[in-house]
Amino acid sequence: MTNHQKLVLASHNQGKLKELQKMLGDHFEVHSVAEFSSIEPEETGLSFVENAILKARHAAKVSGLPALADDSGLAVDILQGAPGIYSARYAGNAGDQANNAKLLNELKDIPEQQRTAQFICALALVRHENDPMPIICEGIWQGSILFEARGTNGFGYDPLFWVAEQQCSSAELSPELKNQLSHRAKAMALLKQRLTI
Ligand SMILES: O=c1nc[nH]c2c1ncn2[C@H]1C[C@H](O)[C@@H](COP(=O)(O)OP(=O)(O)OP(=O)(O)O)O1
Ligand SMILES: [Mg+2]
Repeated sequence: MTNHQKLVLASHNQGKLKELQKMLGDHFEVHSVAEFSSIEPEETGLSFVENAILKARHAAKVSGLPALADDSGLAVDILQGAPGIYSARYAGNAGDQANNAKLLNELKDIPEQQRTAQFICALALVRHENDPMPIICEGIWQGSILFEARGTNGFGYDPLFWVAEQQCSSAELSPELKNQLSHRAKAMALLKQRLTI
């Protein structure tokens, strides 16, 4: 048993859930929204923040608990920020492999120096479904897009994301190191400051 406050994570992405759970486990009794509902709200927002808020509200509604959502994605400079908020749906709903293949194809003629990109994460915490003042924290992680996949850790676009400081892809980082460097880690550090935990 724990006396920790309950918090529901408003995500159906196992990779994200693992990372968020690791970052929050000491401070909250963490539940996944999947324990309460398998329905995923449509991500109709035009920004990461809007989508994070709508996912958080939905999770708070179905669980009756405070909810934290993460809306995140990859913004590639030469593609004017695409795939951006559409990162999960870049190749339709065909999954990470198809998304990565599409991205590599879009960038096939783009030289190394012009392949800069950012991972972006918006976290939204609502105390209840109709919370008029969600807590919002964002994080950005600079990198560039490789010419082929490297590494097997992580999820999503990790095998294509080159982390210059570490001279490896994000999928070659240990989970512990990714959790210190990533867009999600930066947003979470701000959230912890806000919550003074
Ligand atoms: O650290 C990351 N490492 C690799 N890829 C990542 C990362 N962070 C976000 N991404 C990619 C995955 C997905 O293509 C999109 C998130 O889309 P996003 O809608 O926020 O999440 P999702 O639909 O997978 O799960 P859910 O909405 O239930 O939280 O960006
Ligand atoms: Mg999503």
